Amino acid sequence: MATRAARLSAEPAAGQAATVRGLTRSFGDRRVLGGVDLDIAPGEFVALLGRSGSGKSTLLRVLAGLDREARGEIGVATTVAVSFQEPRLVPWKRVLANVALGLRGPDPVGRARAALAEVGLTEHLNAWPLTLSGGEAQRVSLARALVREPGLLLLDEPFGALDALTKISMHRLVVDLWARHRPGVLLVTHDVDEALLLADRVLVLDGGRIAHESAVPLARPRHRDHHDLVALRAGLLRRLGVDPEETA
Ligand SMILES: Nc1ncnc2c1ncn2[C@@H]1O[C@H](COP(=O)(O)OP(=O)(O)OP(=O)(O)O)[C@@H](O)[C@H]1O
Repeated sequence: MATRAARLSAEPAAGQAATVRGLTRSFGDRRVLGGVDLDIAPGEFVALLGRSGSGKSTLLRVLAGLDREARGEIGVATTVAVSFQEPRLVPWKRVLANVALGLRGPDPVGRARAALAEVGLTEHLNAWPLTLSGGEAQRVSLARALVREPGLLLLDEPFGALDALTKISMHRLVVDLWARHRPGVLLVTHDVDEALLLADRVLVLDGGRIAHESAVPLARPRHRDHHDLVALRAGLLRRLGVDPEETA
């Protein structure tokens, strides 16, 4: 296949939420992605693990259209939404205005209000972003992404900065929102348990490629001590170069 500049087409191959073929990305002499192939089916929840510096955020940024320097073939759903570890809210706009910002179509404010109700923030519509807790700000960020009804939702370590209890409630919320809206999801995370609790499929990025994938064919909500998850966790940790005994 001829290599050509990455192109974000309106329609991914064969009705997928995302299709990537032979994606490469270098920074100077350093090749970070060396031929990534990836499909995300409509409504599929995919998690992406990999050691620090393996290129996870780089891949996500390419899919988000934020990095146009990659090479290879890329197709993504017509509407792509992104949520990052830092919620990236506009500080001089109130919560409701942040979610309605740039929204096209009828009644943007009404839709923004409904999205904020879905993430449980009705009482904070008029709050300033800087007055929110980390978990609340992250929920605003999720509302802002989902109100666009994306075919592909990209999540880059969205819960990485949250405390353990907030993280658990965010996991529940994300599963609920995903079940209701059913976007295709790519979740970049360092957290093997998070990947196993949320995703249909867990990928490991290593050496610039998808080096491993595990399907997680379990109904949600999932419990981390489920024996199937224990076995999958050990396999993924080994793939990441970690001894599962040391993390038990
Ligand atoms: N704009 C850039 N210029 C130069 N190097 C970059 C740039 N962006 C990323 N890199 C390098 O590419 C490599 C992969 O970075 P990336 O952020 O994608 O990794 P990651 O797997 O998301 O890491 P982490 O898990 O630590 O967030 C790193 O070595 C990083 O320094």
